[in-house]
Amino acid sequence: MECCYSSGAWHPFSQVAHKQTQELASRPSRSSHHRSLAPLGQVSSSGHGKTGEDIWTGDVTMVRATTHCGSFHPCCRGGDSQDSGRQFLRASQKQLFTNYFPRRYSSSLCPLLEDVTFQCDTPARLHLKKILHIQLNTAKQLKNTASLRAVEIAHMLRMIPQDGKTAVSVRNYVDVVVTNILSFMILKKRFMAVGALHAGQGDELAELEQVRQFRLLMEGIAKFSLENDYGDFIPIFKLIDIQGIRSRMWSIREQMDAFASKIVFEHLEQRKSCSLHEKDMVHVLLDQMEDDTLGFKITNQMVSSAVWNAFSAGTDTAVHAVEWAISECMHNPNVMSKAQAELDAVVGKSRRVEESDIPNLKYLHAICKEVFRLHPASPILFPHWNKNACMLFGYDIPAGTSVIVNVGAIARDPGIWEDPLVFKPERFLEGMPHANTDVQGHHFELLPFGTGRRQCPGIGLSLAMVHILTATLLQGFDWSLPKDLRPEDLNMAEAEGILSVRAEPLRAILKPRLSIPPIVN
Ligand code: HEM
Repeated sequence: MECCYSSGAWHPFSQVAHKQTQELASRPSRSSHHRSLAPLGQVSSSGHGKTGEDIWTGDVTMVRATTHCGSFHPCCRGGDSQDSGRQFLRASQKQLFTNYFPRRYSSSLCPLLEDVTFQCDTPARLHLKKILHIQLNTAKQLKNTASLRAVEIAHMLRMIPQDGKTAVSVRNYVDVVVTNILSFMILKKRFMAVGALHAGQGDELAELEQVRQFRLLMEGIAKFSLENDYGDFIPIFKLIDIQGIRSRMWSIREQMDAFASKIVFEHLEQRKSCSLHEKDMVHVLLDQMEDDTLGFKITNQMVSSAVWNAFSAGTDTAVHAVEWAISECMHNPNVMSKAQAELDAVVGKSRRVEESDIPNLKYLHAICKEVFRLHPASPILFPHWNKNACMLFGYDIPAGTSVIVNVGAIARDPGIWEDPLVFKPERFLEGMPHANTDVQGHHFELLPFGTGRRQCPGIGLSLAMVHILTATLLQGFDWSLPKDLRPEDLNMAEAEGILSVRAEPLRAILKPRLSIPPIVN
């Protein structure tokens, strides 16, 4: 698939979405007729997947009945039958979310997700989310863990080849940093050993094995979530599981349970001997299980699911944001030069950038915002359900409707953003129309972390990681492409799937640009 925005594939979609939103807004109220709502048209010109109970505005989709047939159809799976490109990918994601997440993840695959992610309106689950926030996200916690991030980044700088010849897959190195930061905050242990990418020997092996298992599980989930289960549409196939999808689901779920339970078990053992300041997030959660004053019970299963959620939601998202940021800078050399000039002016070349410098790096902030705008980790948010009936654009929305918000479309809406498909960090600088727009959920035109009570609880930690990693990599190295490729030749296409991931991992050649010696030990 071509680059989603340089090819302009997104553009028509965005316009259609905008037009449909306006059309919807201008329609008369049909309060008592929500069951006979005429569909407003699909994003794809094929028209597959329509139901009479859909409202598809491009920005927000509401699905009352999950009876889509479209996900059977290749062109709705991101295929290339008529109009390949972003429209179909997004159409397929819509199908995926409407058909699969509500059914597969919440019912058959994943009580883990059900516990925390999909039913977080019960007091116990809201409490869990609060603990996740307190443990990972508060200003105090972020300050206390700045040195942890600095240590992990130093490990990365020591390991990363910077001989000016070797093509480096940046994603792998950033992955080690992010996974270790998270695992240390959650489990007080580094998940990936130093040298994991090269060595994998001796006592490093056990940790590597655990992380390998985790990756395999994540890959398994991603793969099977794109498959079509005939049983979702033809009841008889639900009984016989002809494709073996459900048996694979159960196997994945057992492995997820085993993965998380092992961690909980290890912590139950350690807890007997660990002091207050040694406690990690799992210890805190286990303590809460014994707290009778909460008014609700936190179960073993909920602790496991909190661990699984934090790992699965927190690792890839931040890694891909950094990879996109570096890729965009390489693709747009003027952005790279401006970012490095700012780093040189604010930090200089005789020391490495630190987290205390980040508030002074306005252009770096603008780059990261622009990355979150053009490449939000999850372009279509997880489905939300409205608890109470409400009215939107004059339509009655019954309680229990799945609401799917397309933050990807909103962030490329030409009615809101000038040149929406162009990577232009300047739009967020002082004096520009979006100077005050942030990514924290206050401005609905830019919602890469969602908003409201379901907003990402890892937002503070993510921003801290993405900012310092991007700044360190831009300040520390001159970047070039292998085989003398020109910046404009860099493939900026996205892979298919529910996350916004580069289709080809970025491979680049790094040459030190600071006047201090590289970290060797
Ligand atoms: C660049 C990094 C990240 C991005 C772009 C991101 C984005 C998101 C988004 C869009 C949602 C869904 C919000 C909604 O449906 O309204 C979400 C949910 C979530 N995120 Fe993140 N996230 C990131 C990193 C993290 C980290 C580091 C953690 C924690 C360790 C985390 C934990 C979670 C959890 C647990 C949820 C589910 C919350 C719920 O259902 O109530 N995320 N994230």
